[in-house]
Amino acid sequence: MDIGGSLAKVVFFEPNSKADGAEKKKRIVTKHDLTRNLSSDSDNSDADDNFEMLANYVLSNHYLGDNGIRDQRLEMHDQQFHGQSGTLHFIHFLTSRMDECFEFAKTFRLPDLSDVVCATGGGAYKYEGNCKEILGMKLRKYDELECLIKGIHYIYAHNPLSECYFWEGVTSDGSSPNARKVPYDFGDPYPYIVVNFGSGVSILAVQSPDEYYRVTGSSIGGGTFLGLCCLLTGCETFEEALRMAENGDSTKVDKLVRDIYGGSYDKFNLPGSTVAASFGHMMHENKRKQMSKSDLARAALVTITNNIGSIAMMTAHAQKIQRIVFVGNFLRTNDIAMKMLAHALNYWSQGTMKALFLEHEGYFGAVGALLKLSDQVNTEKNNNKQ
Ligand SMILES: Nc1ncnc2c1ncn2[C@@H]1O[C@H](COP(=O)(O)OP(=O)(O)OP(=O)(O)O)[C@@H](O)[C@H]1O
Ligand SMILES: CC(C)(CO)[C@@H](O)C(=O)NCCC(=O)O
Repeated sequence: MDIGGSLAKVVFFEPNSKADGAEKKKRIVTKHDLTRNLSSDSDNSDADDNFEMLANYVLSNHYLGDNGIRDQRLEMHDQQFHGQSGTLHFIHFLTSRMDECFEFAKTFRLPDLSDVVCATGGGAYKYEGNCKEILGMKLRKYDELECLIKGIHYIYAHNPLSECYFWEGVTSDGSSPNARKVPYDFGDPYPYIVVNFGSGVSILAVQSPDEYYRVTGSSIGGGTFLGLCCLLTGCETFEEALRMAENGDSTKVDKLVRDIYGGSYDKFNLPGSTVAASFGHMMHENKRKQMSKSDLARAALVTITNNIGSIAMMTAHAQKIQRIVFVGNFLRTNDIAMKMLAHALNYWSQGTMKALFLEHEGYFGAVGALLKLSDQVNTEKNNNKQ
């Protein structure tokens, strides 16, 4: 697991031996089946049967509970762990619902199957006590940025043809209906900058698989976008905020260079369409009357995306690194932000830089935690042999 400030991500490995068997007698398990089964004989049921039922529930549904999602499109087949071939599954849910997750695990008697849970992210520290108290399980903690880098390298190596991409044909405002995703060969990536666009933002320079450092960060990230949208528009979810932003016009909210110059500021290469002051129009009563909630959501998206794009570029210049990879769930289903980053990097670098993206955008930390666990199990096995 990777328990972040907004979202908890779970990656799990389903061995084929189980998958094949399950295929033959595959049973669709609904939430209703699950609740009924548990309420009938949870105390007497066998822990393995419980787990089987839980696994079938997870694998036969896309939406889990009322806020979990299994990202089926990201599933990776034919992966090898401990001499077994199988499938990697990717799930996320709101961190604010971690308490329900513990209750769920308790109800399903997960502690009967294992006495250790492995986690990364800030929540691995924050929830360590709950894990012990509620489940009686030990929480094994791994560093989030180490897991992030490990996860990126593993996923790229196992999905080299379609993991990494850039956007072609983008325009400055992020609408770009004709833009398309183009695969990028990230096989020889070093050095590169990775921008982890989560609730907050961490920016790392990666020199080799084991050599990386956190150069800087920003508290203005995905959490800021969602927080501001909730305040300004009354929306409740990320999906709602994005939908509003898609229908909004940020130029009703932001003051552009052309609003100040009447055109572009040529001497210093600032086109008229560049934002001069984010939310700058909102100082005027008449402009406040003309804008909508969707315009505010779009302006929040543009402000936060451009700010991180600019910090990422400055970091890349300072580190003398050309490649920048953007990951994190802020980019999830967020084509506008990706296209804006693509345009900004291309424009401000005079075409020398590309914004790169990875398909498994927010799951690398959780993948890294699984790999750390796997390494540890292998080491323990080897030590036992000696
Ligand atoms: N369903 C969702 N609910 C809430 N936020 C979402 C959702 N989908 C995408 N997001 C966006 O993704 C961000 C979280 O990204 P991510 O999961 O990479 O970070 P995190 O691990 O929660 O944060 P941090 O690393 O700072 O602790 C949110 O702040 C929000 O902008
Ligand atoms: C605190 C973390 C590392 C938690 O993932 C992340 O939210 C972050 O990098 N925030 C930005 C902190 C900063 O200002 O550097």
